[in-house]
Amino acid sequence: MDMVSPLILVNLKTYQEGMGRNAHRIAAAAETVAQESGVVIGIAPAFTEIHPISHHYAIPVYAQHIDAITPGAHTGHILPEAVRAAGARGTLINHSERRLTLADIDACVQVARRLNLESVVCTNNDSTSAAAAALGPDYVAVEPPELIGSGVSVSKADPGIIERSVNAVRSVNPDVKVLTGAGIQSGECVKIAVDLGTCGVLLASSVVKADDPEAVLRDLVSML
Ligand SMILES: O=C[C@H](O)COP(=O)(O)O
Repeated sequence: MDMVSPLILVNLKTYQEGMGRNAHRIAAAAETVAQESGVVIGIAPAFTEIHPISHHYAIPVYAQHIDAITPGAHTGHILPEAVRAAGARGTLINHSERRLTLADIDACVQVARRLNLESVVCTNNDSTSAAAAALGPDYVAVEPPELIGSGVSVSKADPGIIERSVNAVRSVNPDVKVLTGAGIQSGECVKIAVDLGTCGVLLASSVVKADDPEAVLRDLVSML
């Protein structure tokens, strides 16, 4: 593994199992496993949970999206300054379930940089990973959309997309770290991803929908 610490980033999406008390249960599990293992485990809860989660737990909290707006007359948007003030360490940008234009992604990366928010730009293949890397985010997270929420792991079903994305990102901007996601569910999936050159994984359903999220998280970090 590289010098960079691996990141396990758990996106709670808008799953019922990731709201309210459930979000706290997952955050507490993440904090316990992070402390035990020394692996950084982040959580991307619903916007309304960013403040309570970031103020109760030591784990890094991420927004699921930001809009590249400045304070002013906007309605129904996510103000990056507000996300930062609520305690977010970083933000997803262009998640497969919240796609943006290239110009919007660029603007979001720039505003995140200005506010000292870590930017995690999601992509769907190696070409878009290269394009995202050119914008200089902290992370590119490649996720084949057809495997998201499928229970079939990208690490096993499509390791080539991980390898190609790592190479594409390195060739464009070696400072950009790569994550991968879609169907990640075990320590073996994480190890394959890291062995292919990523700095960790972005995942959701295997933790959020688990009866015992702590046990799944413990397995996810077990081979790091
Ligand atoms: O943000 C997380 C990804 O979309 C992966 O979701 P998944 O782990 O449920 O496949």
